[in-house]
Amino acid sequence: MSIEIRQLRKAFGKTVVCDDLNLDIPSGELVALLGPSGSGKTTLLRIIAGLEVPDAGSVRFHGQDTTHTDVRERQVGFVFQHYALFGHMSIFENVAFGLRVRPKATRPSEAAIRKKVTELLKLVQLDWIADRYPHQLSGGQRQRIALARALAVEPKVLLLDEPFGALDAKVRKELRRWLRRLHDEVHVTSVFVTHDQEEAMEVADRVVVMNEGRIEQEGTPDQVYDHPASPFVLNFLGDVNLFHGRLGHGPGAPAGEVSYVRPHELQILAQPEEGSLPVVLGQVLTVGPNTRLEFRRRDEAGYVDVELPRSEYQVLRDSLGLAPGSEVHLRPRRITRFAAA
Ligand SMILES: Nc1ncnc2c1ncn2[C@@H]1O[C@H](COP(=O)(O)OP(=O)(O)OP(=O)(O)O)[C@@H](O)[C@H]1O
Repeated sequence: MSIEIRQLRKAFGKTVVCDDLNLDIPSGELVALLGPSGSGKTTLLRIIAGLEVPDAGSVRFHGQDTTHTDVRERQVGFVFQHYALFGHMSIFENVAFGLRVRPKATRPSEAAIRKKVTELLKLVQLDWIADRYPHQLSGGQRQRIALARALAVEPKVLLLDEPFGALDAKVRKELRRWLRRLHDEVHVTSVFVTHDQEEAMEVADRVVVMNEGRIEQEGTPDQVYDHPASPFVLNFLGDVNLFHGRLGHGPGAPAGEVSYVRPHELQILAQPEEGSLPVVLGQVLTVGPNTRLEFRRRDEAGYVDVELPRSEYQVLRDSLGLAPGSEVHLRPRRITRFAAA
């Protein structure tokens, strides 16, 4: 089921939350809506779901206008950050719920329900806890059950709003890989809201970057990372150093341009080379596999961060005798330029 969004507008009072949005979500894709808090991701998701009515514009499912279709008829499945499973029902019954409440005419037989729920519990790799109750599960297990429950009614579209937001970092990482694998198996068109760029890049086929109710850019994770359409996208997808002026240019660089270089795209040199920048080493910080170095520009125009694998840093430290106060040069391997705002 594809989703087509056209000229969608929504405001709450004077706050425009969806500002003329146009977006195509191809059938079977997993798309991440990525943006800072308040950028309108959840509102867009709720409009797709039918939980919120837009002021103007349309949402079509496979070409059919659903803007005024009731939420129950849209056949969407939901998973939220705090998905309240029914505490008094077993895990099995929680997953079966959506099937049991169907009108008699479309309700599957008891045997069919058992088969379906067992299949789903296997799919989320939790068939061994079917008889437990929600309070006996970890947060990560609960979210997997929430997903099984959403999939039970065979939704045409699956909507996930920060589904792993409440979990700790390690479980989050596991679950997002798990979600990716699960999606590769079931292929239901899915829209996933997150403010975590790493999560979006790792899980999604396509990433839609939102800012202040507008879509800044959409594309594959590689497209948005390697070819950001705006300084906002560039900044939001990771740390970046900013240089006003002629970095990487010879004399006569275009005025009014800003150069952006990511910390891992700077090379440390003992001697100046064309396009390099003289700096003094300040702090050195090693976290896990990477080392982060903070340099002060010798022209006093600010600081520059460099990041490199810990082992590479150790080699450089020994060969260049790097220590706080060392005077070295930085050369960008890759520069992204935008006109100054
Ligand atoms: N029902 C509402 N009434 C009034 N304002 C609302 C309502 N829902 C959302 N907003 C406002 O709309 C803006 C966008 O909210 P939305 O929840 O869509 O953003 P978001 O990108 O999902 O942010 P977050 O990650 O914090 O959930 C915010 O400024 C919010 O305060």
